[in-house]
Amino acid sequence: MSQLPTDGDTIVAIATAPGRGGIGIVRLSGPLAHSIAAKIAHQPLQPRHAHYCTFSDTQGEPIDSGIALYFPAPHSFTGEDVTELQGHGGPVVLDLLVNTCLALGARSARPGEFSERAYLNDKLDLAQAEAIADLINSTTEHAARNANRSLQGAFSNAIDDLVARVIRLRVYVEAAIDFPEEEIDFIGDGEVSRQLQSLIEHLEQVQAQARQGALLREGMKLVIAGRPNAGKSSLLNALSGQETAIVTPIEGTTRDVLREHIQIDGLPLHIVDTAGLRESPDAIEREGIRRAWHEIATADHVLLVVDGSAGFTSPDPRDLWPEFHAQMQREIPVTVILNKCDISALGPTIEEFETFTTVRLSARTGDGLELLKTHLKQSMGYAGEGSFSARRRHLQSLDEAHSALLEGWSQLEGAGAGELLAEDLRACQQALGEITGQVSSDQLLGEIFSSFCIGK
Ligand SMILES: Nc1nc2c(c(=O)[nH]1)N(C=O)[C@@H](CNc1ccc(C(=O)N[C@@H](CCC(=O)O)C(=O)O)cc1)CN2
Ligand SMILES: Nc1nc2c(ncn2[C@@H]2O[C@H](COP(=O)(O)OP(=O)(O)OP(=O)(O)O)[C@@H](O)[C@H]2O)c(=O)[nH]1
Ligand SMILES: [K+]
Repeated sequence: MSQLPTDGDTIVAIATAPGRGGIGIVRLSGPLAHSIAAKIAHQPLQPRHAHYCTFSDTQGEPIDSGIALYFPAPHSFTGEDVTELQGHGGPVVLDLLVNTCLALGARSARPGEFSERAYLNDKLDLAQAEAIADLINSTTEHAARNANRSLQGAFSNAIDDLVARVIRLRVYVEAAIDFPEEEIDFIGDGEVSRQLQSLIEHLEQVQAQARQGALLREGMKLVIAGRPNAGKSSLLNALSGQETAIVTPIEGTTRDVLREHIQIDGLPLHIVDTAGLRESPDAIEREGIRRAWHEIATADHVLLVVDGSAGFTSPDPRDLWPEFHAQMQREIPVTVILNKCDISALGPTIEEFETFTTVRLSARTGDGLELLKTHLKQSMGYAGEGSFSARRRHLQSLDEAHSALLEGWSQLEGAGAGELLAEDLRACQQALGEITGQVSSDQLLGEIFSSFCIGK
């Protein structure tokens, strides 16, 4: 559902990754795509036919030999005339090809402009276009599979289905408002209420799937914090299975922030090891501690590591460090790690409290590490693969749509206010429309497509 026309330019870019490769592809889209490629290839191109030919520059000098392809509009990736020059994948050769295209009337494509055109020409909706970028950028197999499902339309179909249900309900409610003298009391008979309730449930299912998709796409930031020598670096190493961080009995070993990306059964985690929190006379260490607090404040989940062998009694992080709580601007899920259980009398255990969980383990021997991993998967709501990829932007729109329905529900239940419900349903439809781009602004499109790589 595009509202914005493209500018009519013919765009060109290298479609393959920068650097050297076996094959490199230069792609053109727009009205001159065929004539430019035909000049370079010295022959008119048959639709969807692989022509093996010599590519030459504007002087007729050979540049490369390769395959030329022509996808006439509208049956192409962008919906416009598209041609491809598939040559040898050297950066110099590909630049020569691009420069020849520019000399023949094309202009350089902006990042994401091919996908943007595909969207503007109704080849893809916005969520599908975003899924292309997510597919290219995915770092785990699960994330890639989810992105592909979104590209195939799984997420968009779920949204379109919700929109269709909202529209049906709107029609019903608005008819009831416009024809109050009708025999049947549409709103009073409970039908609207039933439909609204089922719509809310349906939306909540899509929300749960989308959250899962966003989690797999972005991963969670897990910050390891605690007093010096509690075993934070040892825990990072145990979780990552690598000797990333330096472990010594000397307090204040870790002075800077260390980062590691790991997966727990496909759940991507960005783990951050921080300097031990204490008063320090050392300026470098103090700076490390300042950075540690910054990391903690921006975490999705904090592992608060304490030396569980040292006669530790109260597991409440607020008793441990009033400053920990004082620094928190918002509620962040905290797991207290009672480390060094190998030298305490107690074996690995997990205990749930109202506001946090404790896991007793040994970072040194790895005992209890599985308990922690299972707990992290659970508390992050990770249920395996999921059904499609989603972004924070989509979650926000789904939240808005959800709030609008809840608002409408209370209007209906409270005052039987059909007019206000109708207004909330309209807001819900608007929020859902932003996901697939049925409703979109230039600014939103700019933000989305400019983050793509060039040539996509
Ligand atoms: N060489 C090459 N490989 C590529 C792409 C490309 O542009 N070029 N792609 C670029 O992202 C991806 C494939 N995506 C594509 C999506 C649609 C069409 C296309 O021609 N669609 C027409 C015809 C469909 C059909 O024949 O069934 C259409 O939608 O009308 C081509 C590629 C990955 N591989
Ligand atoms: N017995 C035992 N010792 C451990 C365990 N985990 C860490 N240690 C020891 O505790 C000491 C401190 O470990 P680190 O991992 O460097 O602790 P840290 O919290 O990162 O320390 P700082 O960098 O100083 O903040 C080292 O001597 C480790 O070998 C454990 O599970 N069991
Ligand atoms: K240490």
